[in-house]
Amino acid sequence: MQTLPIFLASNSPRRRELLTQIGVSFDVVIPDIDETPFPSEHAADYVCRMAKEKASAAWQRLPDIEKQGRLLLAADTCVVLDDQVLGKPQDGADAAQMLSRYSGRCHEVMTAVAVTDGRTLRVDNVVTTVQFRPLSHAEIAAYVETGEPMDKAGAYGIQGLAALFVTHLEGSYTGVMGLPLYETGQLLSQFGYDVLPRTLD
Ligand SMILES: Cc1cn([C@H]2C[C@H](O)[C@@H](COP(=O)(O)OP(=O)(O)OP(=O)(O)O)O2)c(=O)[nH]c1=O
Repeated sequence: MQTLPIFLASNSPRRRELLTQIGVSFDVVIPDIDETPFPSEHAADYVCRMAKEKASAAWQRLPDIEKQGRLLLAADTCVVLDDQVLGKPQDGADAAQMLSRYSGRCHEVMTAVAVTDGRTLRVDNVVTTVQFRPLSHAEIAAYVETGEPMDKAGAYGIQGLAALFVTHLEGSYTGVMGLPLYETGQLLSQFGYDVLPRTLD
């Protein structure tokens, strides 16, 4: 029996590519939520709340007839540095400022994934530590000039040119890209959606 496509509540091309990588078919539904953090909200609470709100808002937009037997997945990514949440840069200067703060040190990338079937909503937050080598002003300026940082949380793309900056990573590479695939597979499985068939040995 063919499993129905899931709904992906995301505008992110990376999340679409990553879901495609594991062979999960999906229909896109775009949620509209307020992404402002609460005053002094902890980063982990923030990304989990964002993923859950994206999932709930997108689920509410769907007509009842289309929800039958379907799952919906949403995610949210942020960078955490010195207890501060860094989202997408506002402009090139903001991107350069964020990148200069990563130079020669570690930061964390958090991606929360939420899955719902309309009755239950489960969320998993995947935290990855990323070490950058020291970056010169000229390199940062040249990287910002490429435009790569602009639509990405934390102002870089590990799957792009920023691969040249990362000396070490502990956690989930796909989580840094915006959708941790191992944990996504586990969450889907908890709802009875097995990406690969599981038979008893
Ligand atoms: C750190 C990092 C982030 N990113 C991207 C992934 C996400 O698209 C984005 C995180 O921002 P989000 O606000 O989590 O997601 P989004 O606005 O792009 O998409 P949507 O809310 O519709 O799902 O940053 C990378 O592509 N590579 C990286 O190395």
